[in-house]
Amino acid sequence: MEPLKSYSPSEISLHTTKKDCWLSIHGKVYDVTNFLEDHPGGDDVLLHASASGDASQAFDDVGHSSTAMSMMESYLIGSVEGYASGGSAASRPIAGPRRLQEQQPPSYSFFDYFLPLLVLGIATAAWYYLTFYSKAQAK
Ligand code: HEM
Repeated sequence: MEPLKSYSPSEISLHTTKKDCWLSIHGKVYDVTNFLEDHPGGDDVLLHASASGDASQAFDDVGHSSTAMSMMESYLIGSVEGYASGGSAASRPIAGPRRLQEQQPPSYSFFDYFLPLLVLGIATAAWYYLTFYSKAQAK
């Protein structure tokens, strides 16, 4: 069997119209242009999934039948360039920025702790003054 042609995500993103619609699902590229009209879920969902980049999540969320899975084979035209199979992270294009955020844990400064304690202290002092001290003065 011939190895699958590999397409870059930017190349795939050029095919998102009714006349030319590609889907990227779990590292594989499908040309569903001729299937748009026949898709039981409608053509709009396919066009939307195509425009949103990776359609893996949308495809899985529907819980497609095994019939649907075997139908996919006939629309297969290639694979996504740089897709690392086996890892779900590869199907998430936003993994990069998210990882970056995780590398920088929030750092708490002295004032993050001190300020709430200060406010609590002032509130307690005010309560004490109003409850006991001012009453004692009134006598
Ligand atoms: C090559 C890709 C696809 C094929 C061959 C395919 C095929 C099918 C088939 C055969 C059905 C009928 C139900 C079933 O047998 O599971 C179906 C339903 C459906 N599909 Fe797809 N589909 C594809 C991609 C997608 C994608 C990317 C979405 C994303 C939104 C989607 C959304 C739906 C929805 C919403 C239904 C209707 C489910 C229902 O009414 O219960 N499909 N699809």
